[in-house]
Amino acid sequence: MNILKSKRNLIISTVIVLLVIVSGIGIFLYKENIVTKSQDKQSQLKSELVYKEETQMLELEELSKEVKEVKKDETIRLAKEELAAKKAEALRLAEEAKKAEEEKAAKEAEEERKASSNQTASSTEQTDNTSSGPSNTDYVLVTDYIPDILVELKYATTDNFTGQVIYDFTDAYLRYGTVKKLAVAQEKFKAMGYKIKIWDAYRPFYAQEKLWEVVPDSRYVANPANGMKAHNLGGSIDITLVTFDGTELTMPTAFDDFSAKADRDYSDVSAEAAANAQLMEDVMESCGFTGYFGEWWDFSDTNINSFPAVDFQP
Ligand SMILES: C[C@@H](N)C(=O)N[C@H](C)C(=O)O
Repeated sequence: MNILKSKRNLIISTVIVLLVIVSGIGIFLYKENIVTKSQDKQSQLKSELVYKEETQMLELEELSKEVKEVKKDETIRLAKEELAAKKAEALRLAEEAKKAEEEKAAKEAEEERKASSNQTASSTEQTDNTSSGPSNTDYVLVTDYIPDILVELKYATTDNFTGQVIYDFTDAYLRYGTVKKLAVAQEKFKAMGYKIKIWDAYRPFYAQEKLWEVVPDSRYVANPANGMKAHNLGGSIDITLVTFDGTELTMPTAFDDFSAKADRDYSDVSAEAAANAQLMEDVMESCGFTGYFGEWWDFSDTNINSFPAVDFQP
């Protein structure tokens, strides 16, 4: 009986020990699981944090790029504004200088005319007068003296900034003295493979008034209130250059493009246009013409202010 009892007790104690061991192992495994799970959670949080940081860094980089772009645009805009202001100022100064020069020359011409009217001999402006030839201040047909010059008078058509026919003749007339200078220029251009094309030459005063009615802006059209000037005196021309097959050279703008790009500061146009306009300016100036600052196509005889105002009818 005692043996049976102690056997049972042994079994019970063994079972209890086993139970304790099993539950110990269970508790250990349970704890391990919790630790692993929390470690996983921690590393997930960490990588989320790293990802967020990286995203924020990228966003920051993008933002600083955008800020740089905006700053660049602003600098360009300010530089452009400054350039435009400088151009406007240069144009205004050039106009003032031109006006002063015109007034001075007109005064001198008037005095010269008065003096010469008292003389029986011909004036210095008419040194070329012969019994058959014209004097320097006589109006002549340009093609009589420069037969290979091209003439396409824009104001004889509607293809001009007014959209109207401004005068009803299609031939170019200028003073004889001016034509002689133009003939020299034509020869120089021909040696380079080019010819002159005339868009406008002598312009009657009524035509000046019509142009002014459409664009009353003295930067682009001479104000008729100042009397007969430039084209009305038969000493100014609007021209471009063409190759021998008649193709127009690339120039800063189209004719009568009344914008800053048309002026003689060629820094804002293509290199080709700038080079062509500069070449035309250099040759014309070497032949006794002055280029009007506001328009690359406009040239005047340097003697223009000694030309008497005549209401010439072509
Ligand atoms: C209108 C244009 N072609 C022109 O000739 N402008 C000058 C300033 C002028 O009118 O004399």
